[in-house]
Amino acid sequence: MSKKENPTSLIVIFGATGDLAKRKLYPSIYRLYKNGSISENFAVVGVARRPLSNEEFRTNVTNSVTSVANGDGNVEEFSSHFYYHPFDVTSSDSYQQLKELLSTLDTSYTTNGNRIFYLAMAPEFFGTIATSLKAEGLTETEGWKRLVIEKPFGHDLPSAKDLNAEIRQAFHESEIYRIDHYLGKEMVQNIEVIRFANALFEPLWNNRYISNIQITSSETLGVEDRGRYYETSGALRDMVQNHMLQMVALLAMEPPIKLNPEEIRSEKVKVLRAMRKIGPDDVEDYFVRGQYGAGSIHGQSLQGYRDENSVDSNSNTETFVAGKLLIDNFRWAGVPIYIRTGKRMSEKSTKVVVQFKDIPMNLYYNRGEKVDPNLLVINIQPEEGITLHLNAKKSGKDITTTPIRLDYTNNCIDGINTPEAYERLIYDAMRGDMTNFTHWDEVALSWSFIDEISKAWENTRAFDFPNYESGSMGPKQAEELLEKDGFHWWPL
Ligand SMILES: NC(=O)C1=CN([C@@H]2O[C@H](COP(=O)(O)OP(=O)(O)OC[C@H]3O[C@@H](n4cnc5c(N)ncnc54)[C@H](OP(=O)(O)O)[C@@H]3O)[C@@H](O)[C@H]2O)C=CC1
Ligand SMILES: O=C1O[C@H](COP(=O)(O)O)[C@@H](O)[C@H](O)[C@H]1O
Repeated sequence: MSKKENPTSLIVIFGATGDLAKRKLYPSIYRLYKNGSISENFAVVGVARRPLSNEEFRTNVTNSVTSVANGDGNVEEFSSHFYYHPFDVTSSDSYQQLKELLSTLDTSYTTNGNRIFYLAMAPEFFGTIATSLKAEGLTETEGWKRLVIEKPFGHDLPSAKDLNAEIRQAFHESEIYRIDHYLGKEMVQNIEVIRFANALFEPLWNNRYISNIQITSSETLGVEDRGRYYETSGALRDMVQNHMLQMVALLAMEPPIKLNPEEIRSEKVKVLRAMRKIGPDDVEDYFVRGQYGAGSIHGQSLQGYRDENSVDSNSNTETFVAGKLLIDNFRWAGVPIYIRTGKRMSEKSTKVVVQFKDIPMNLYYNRGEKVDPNLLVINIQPEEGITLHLNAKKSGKDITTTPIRLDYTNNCIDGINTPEAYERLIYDAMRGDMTNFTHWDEVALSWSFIDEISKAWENTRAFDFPNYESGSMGPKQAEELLEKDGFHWWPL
């Protein structure tokens, strides 16, 4: 695709001086610019309160993209597309000035009136901004308009419904791009291809051949400087409601009749509807919560969660969740999907392990040898690729078995860095491809599943917190969750 055919638009970033904008958005837009994925006809308008001139803002943008630019000379040229408009989004006065700026830039960059409003700010502002954009006429444009909205989308189902109703006053569902950055990850997008483009896996992808699926997303980072937000969220809302359930939906959905956003979503929604609700009395049997205490990772001593900034010294907030999900449909009846995510664990890693059932009759077991089950491991990060665990003959005269691994690693083979999740998602938003954004129906179903668990946890104190050491793989109850079903977590 040449630059001319590539999308052209104004991008208005609310929260332009914030962490997300600096660390993710500017470098991603730069990479799109550098590799020619967006047209030269684009401009970015940054909005935040602190007073900055256009020049100061451009210097900040230049600084944030310097490391990805790798010495390229076109950074200044890139930054010259950036404009800054300081105002407090809660005061309606400045929206008119922003409107004038946008129409001037529309003309000078011939962006055809196309506008992306990217809300990279705390969620309490999402509704206000959307409402003001409409009330002040910024959504009236000759081109298309799209609202890109960061997480979290609500705190529970009622608050998500209120937020949705508010933004839907200003934007149609087909204009709302709810970001789940896991959907922008290379190997998360690869789940569909692995499943639906391989005759080897497609026929086996069901309860006749799969015994269980394990999804782990572990982090070595702690809560860092996000204690205030995290205290109201915890790992269940922060990671499970969105990223983990999205991965479950992609792994478990039926093949869509076409690869378009509507058909894919409709299949994901069916999975979320078929997920067995965990009532308050069952939470303990199906879910485990944890909170990190002091410990060490890679030789560095670390404090416990309760000693972190802005965290209550007696906090009941979970920094780890493990759970067993059941999908009540023909394909998955009887196959547990185990999920596990947490902060301050021993490794940064996101992986899916699909464990196949044992072969019907084990010839080698009869000879006293144990044969490992076949595993398909989807390595989402930090390495990207797949590993297939098989059994083969050990070389030599005797017929004995040995486990072997077939490895495909994306980075090595392609010799490239796969695009950052945000780079893909911004590109998709510019092209109007909603496939990798979450539809309201998915958000609502995820919250209704999560709400039961969070209510149960809010109503009962976890007297054993902190219950895992920093640098471990979580509390022992997470091991027991699988052991009682005769399984164990496969090592990462
Ligand atoms: N940071 C990250 O890695 C991730 C963030 N997110 C989400 O992205 C969003 C932004 O997060 P993050 O960048 O970390 O937040 P920050 O606190 O770093 O940034 C907030 C931004 O909002 C601006 N701001 C605050 N109040 C106002 C106001 N009243 N009017 C105008 N501007 C205002 C701030 O600028 P100023 O002070 O100058 O007004 C700043 O630019 C959140 O929804 C978060 O959940 C999601 C995933 C990862
Ligand atoms: O959304 C979030 O994700 C990050 C983990 O993202 P990853 O891409 O590094 O796996 C997590 O640290 C953060 O708490 C959460 O809000």
